[in-house]
Amino acid sequence: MSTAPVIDVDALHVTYGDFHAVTDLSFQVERGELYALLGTNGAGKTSTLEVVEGHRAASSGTVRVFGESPSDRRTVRPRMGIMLQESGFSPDLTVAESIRLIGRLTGRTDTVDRVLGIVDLTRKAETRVAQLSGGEKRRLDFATAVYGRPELIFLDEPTTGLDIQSRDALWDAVEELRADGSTIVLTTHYLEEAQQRADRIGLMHHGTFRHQGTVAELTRTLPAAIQFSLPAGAPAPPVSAVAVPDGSYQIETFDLQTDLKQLLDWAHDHAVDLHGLSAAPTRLDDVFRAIDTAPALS
Ligand SMILES: Nc1ncnc2c1ncn2[C@@H]1O[C@H](COP(=O)(O)OP(=O)(O)OP(=O)(O)O)[C@@H](O)[C@H]1O
Repeated sequence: MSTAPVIDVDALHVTYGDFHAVTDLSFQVERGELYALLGTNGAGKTSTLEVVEGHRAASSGTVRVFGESPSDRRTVRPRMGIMLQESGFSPDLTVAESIRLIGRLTGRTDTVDRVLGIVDLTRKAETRVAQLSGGEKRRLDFATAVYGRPELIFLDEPTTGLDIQSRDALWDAVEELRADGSTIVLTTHYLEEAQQRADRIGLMHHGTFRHQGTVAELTRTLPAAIQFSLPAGAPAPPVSAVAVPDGSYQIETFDLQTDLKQLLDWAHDHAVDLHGLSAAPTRLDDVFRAIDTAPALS
């Protein structure tokens, strides 16, 4: 089996007139990976994905999908499932007709019943798209990613507007596609989903990557936090603790386990009750909030 990356982006630039939306972006997505392309609003994610999906030409740089140019739609398109934010199904078609249409447009084969079952719209098969709820429409959008078990699947904000049951069902279906060997590219503003699901994350800001790697690699760039309050009359806390305006204390640490143990030992030795003690690992949100201070990756 080939070990070539499914997606290979090298020195991609996307410009709109004088405006540089994407600047010298390079990344690869390996077969079977779930890669999350995340970033601030206007970071250039959509512009990047439009090129990778074959909807837009690169201003410069090289993009290969399955080793081919994504503009070679006859070769590449049948192997890709793309769930856009708005699939634009005709409101007059029924759900079953819309799903059949996906087969005709992509050239993949599948059965409408199987896809209806996965997206949980079997009971709505004969309902017109115009009459679907927002969440049901989103599940129909997901059918475009599922139909014919594509090798490469793009999920653009897949769970927006979905209730928790539908979200879980969508992620279960994604896990099944991954078990079949599909490669997934995810964009989302729900960072906890990316944190939970992604093998690797590319974090964009102003057209460049500021971080790329596993969740552990990204969160390792920032300290974790220990917080607690002290009862009146308690001795001064360990030196590394900083008083914050609400009267509690905070310890920022790159070695949570050691510093937490030190704090608990100190509290035990001084017979001090630590009130409201919490120890929070660094989250993707923290990395995001600090994005302005992260230099562009070369
Ligand atoms: N057709 C266009 N003409 C001019 N500027 C554009 C065009 N499309 C996008 N842009 C600009 O390029 C930048 C990147 O946009 P893009 O849609 O790629 O960002 P994004 O990361 O997907 O953002 P969001 O998270 O807000 O959807 C933005 O500043 C946007 O205003």
